[in-house]
Amino acid sequence: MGSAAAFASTFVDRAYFLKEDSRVLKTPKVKIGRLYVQNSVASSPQSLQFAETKAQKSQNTVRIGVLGASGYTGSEIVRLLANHPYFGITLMTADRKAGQSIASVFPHLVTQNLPNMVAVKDADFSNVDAVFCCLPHGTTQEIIKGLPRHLKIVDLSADFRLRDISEYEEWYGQPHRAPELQVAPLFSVRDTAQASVFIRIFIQKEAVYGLTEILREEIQKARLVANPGCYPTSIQIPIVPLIKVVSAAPANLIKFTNIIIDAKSGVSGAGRGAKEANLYPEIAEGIHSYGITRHRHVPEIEQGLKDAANAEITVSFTPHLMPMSRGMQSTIYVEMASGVTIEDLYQQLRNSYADEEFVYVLEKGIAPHTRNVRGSNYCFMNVFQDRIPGRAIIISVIDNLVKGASGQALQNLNLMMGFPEKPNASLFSATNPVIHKQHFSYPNGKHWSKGRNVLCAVNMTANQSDDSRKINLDHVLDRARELWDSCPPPVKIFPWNQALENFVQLIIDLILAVVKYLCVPLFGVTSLSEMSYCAHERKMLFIPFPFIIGIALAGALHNTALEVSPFLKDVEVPWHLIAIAIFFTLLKLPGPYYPYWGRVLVPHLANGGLIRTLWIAFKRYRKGQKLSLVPKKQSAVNGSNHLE
Ligand SMILES: NC(=O)C1=CN([C@@H]2O[C@H](COP(=O)(O)OP(=O)(O)OC[C@H]3O[C@@H](n4cnc5c(N)ncnc54)[C@H](OP(=O)(O)O)[C@@H]3O)[C@@H](O)[C@H]2O)C=CC1
Ligand SMILES: CC(=O)N[C@@H](CCC(=O)OP(=O)(O)O)C(=O)O
Repeated sequence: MGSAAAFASTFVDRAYFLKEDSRVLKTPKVKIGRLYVQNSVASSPQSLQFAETKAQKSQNTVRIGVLGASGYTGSEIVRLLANHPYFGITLMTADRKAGQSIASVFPHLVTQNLPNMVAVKDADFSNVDAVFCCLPHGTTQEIIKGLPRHLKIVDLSADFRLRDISEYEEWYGQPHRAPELQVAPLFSVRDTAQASVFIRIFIQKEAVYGLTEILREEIQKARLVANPGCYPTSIQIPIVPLIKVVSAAPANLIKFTNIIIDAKSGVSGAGRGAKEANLYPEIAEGIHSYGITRHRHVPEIEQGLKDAANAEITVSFTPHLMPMSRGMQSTIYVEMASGVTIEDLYQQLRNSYADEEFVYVLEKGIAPHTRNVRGSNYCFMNVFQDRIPGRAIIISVIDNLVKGASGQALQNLNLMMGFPEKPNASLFSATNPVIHKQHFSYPNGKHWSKGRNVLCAVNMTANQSDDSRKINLDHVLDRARELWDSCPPPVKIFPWNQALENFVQLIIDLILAVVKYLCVPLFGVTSLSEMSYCAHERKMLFIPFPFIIGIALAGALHNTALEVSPFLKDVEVPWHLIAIAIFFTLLKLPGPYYPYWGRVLVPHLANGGLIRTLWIAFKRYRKGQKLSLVPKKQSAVNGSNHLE
């Protein structure tokens, strides 16, 4: 949600993980197709915080429809768009929830000023430039087929991902009803002089597969983008650079056979619809595999890998359901090509994604955690040497609802509209994920979202390390910034700096008062005790000598200080006197522990010095008082003159 933005990204500006915005902002040429004025006026705390964003929005808004806004991916689109500088939502649809407000389904979105959701059949697309289609597969193809041609579409369902219609029928158990829109074919033409070259030919089939980092150029030109599935995203991003054909030469880093993928997903991957299998007792405190050998993401993954390698690739893929609401990890076991080392794989991944904002290859040896990408659009990955020689283990993590769905969809629509993938720092901040949301209430009954989860949520560990004892200051500061950004406005406008200054002043005044009223009696009592010792030792006559030396020494120190730094005469706090007093006090303190003659002489020398210092201070004080009275008297005189 809005508030997050500053977090993150800034604040989450940030953190160790964010790459520089400049690299992203420069991505494509900026070409604003149509610009419209958005009527809505947000009145939330977030809108105050992001006044600049909203102001920009009101001038340049592209009108967005979110089909299926009442679902998990739809509501994530709504959350992310809260911080978009150029996109404004004009239409939201739902099925069972049609007629309701988004806040009635997702209270964390209450601060967004949005239209109520309507049924798709009642939707008016004349007021829309682009849609995110967040509907179940099967339903989607019919609906997209009927949409006006002027719309740019990013479809989050699986309906337009597979190029081969018969494959769709086989894996999705139903015939495709809009084959004319299916993913455009990719023809491989063998060049006799060089190696293989790909030419993408767009005929009547028009959907473009939306794996942003891999197919950016095609996506920019597309009208309809088939957003990848969450598992295929987390799997293709790490594998493609290791197999892809670049400049007619295959990367050849891993073998195309024997690729084993063990993947795990949070339950939100299954959507918001009520299903018995997803009830809490079925999911909690255990994990289980599903879709073993038959998961419908298999053909999608193999299609993407085949396109990259220009060769058939088959994979063993087993997904698991985890007792967590969001997040996904894919652990991929591969065989390295002959002569290839783990370092080669690591460097290839690093180099391939060096300029990518949303893909991050972690430092060597650091295991990716789903909690560190929670609510964010990041894919974190790393590669490890297996114990078995020649094998490597690749681990990638994403948030299934963001990089695995809505975040990538937003990256794609930005490209399709000619905007940078990340047009401002606050977009894609890991804010306020839909699940586990928290709310604050104002006394007047108004609610507002507590705001964000953290980009690297709960990431108190140093640079992604597993060592929970190490605390990374950057992350602590980020957390503090996020906490501050999520505070309610009354907390923010409170003059904390002034309060702190007043507090410090109070403490100083207190210390001064204690020193002022206690030092003289303390000094008197200790001097008496020192004199009584001398009396007891019958050495009273020795007291004046060290005492007078102390007086002279303090005077000499005072004069020397003034000579060295004449400005000390006029300063408000006489630091040199304080230093001299501290010096004599330290001399006096160990009195009883000095050896015999030291005990007889030193405390009295210190007393002489302290007496002289106090006297100089007193004179300064009196002089200061006199000076401060002069202008008052003068002004009184002037005042009376004036009256006369
Ligand atoms: N969840 C995830 O992690 C991912 C999901 N996807 C894909 O994105 C799409 C949306 O997923 P998700 O948001 O999780 O699903 P949800 O079940 O959470 O939401 C589905 C949405 O579609 C609406 N809807 C359902 N049936 C119809 C219908 N017949 N006509 C019109 N609208 C309908 C629902 O409305 P209402 O609530 O009113 O019934 C709801 O708004 C799916 O195709 C899914 O496979 C892709 C990647 C990841
Ligand atoms: C946990 C869970 O059930 N996950 C879903 C995948 C979500 C997704 O990406 O679905 P689409 O391919 O339809 O877009 C599944 O395994 O079917």
